Amino acid sequence: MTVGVLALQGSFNEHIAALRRLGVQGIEIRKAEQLLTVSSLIIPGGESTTMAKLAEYHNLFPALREFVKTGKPVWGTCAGLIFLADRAVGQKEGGQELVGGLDCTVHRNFFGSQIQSFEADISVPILTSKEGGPETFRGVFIRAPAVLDVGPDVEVLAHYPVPSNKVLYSSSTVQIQEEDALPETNVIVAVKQRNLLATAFHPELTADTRWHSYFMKMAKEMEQGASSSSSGTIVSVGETSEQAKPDIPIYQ
Ligand SMILES: NC(=O)CC[C@H](N)C(=O)O
Repeated sequence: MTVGVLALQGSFNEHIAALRRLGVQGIEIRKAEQLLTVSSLIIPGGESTTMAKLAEYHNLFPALREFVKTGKPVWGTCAGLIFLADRAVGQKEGGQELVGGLDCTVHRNFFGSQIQSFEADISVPILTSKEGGPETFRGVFIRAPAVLDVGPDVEVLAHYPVPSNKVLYSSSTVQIQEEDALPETNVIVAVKQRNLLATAFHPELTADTRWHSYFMKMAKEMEQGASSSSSGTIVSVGETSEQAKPDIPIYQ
């Protein structure tokens, strides 16, 4: 089983490094025909407008939509979540093309601008039940989007509690207001719908590989379900010296 990582812009190297730590080979995808060589795909974080422009320039949208439609596993992180959403608000003037497939509305910069980026431990019961480990996951939110609403087939995997007087979103803006009172609103930050997984944060920037492992299991289950005679195998890169060296800055 080889995993494609859309490599137009953003944190594709970090995803490939995280996969490598699991012994899985990640392949950089820049052209439509390369999608034919992989059985699952990660769309990384970055800047979704730029990424969309590059995808458009390389005529990748039809192939990406086809990939999603044929039921192959796709995981979008941050800008990748925006790519996968059926509906997005808070876009730049003129909007941007989306791959779609995930029945949800996403707010592109829900948590505010770049300087309002933050890290927080988020509760991840479903991830923990599948992958073990701590009850929480260190969410790295970089000018992060959030999911505003989901359709009936979408499973919510994680929330982030925000004081409800702090974030007021309309269809196009987020206003951060002076905080003085609770209660909290649970904002959706991780979802799954059949073959699609999406997180508003960046697991590839942490040392915790549970989301990558979760995605690999999801891909394996789907592959086994799709074809009982599947010959797909995880390509292990083994204990190479390349694997041994620390390859990215890790935020823990
Ligand atoms: N870290 C990220 O991927 C940020 C995504 C950003 N909000 C965008 O619109 O593209």
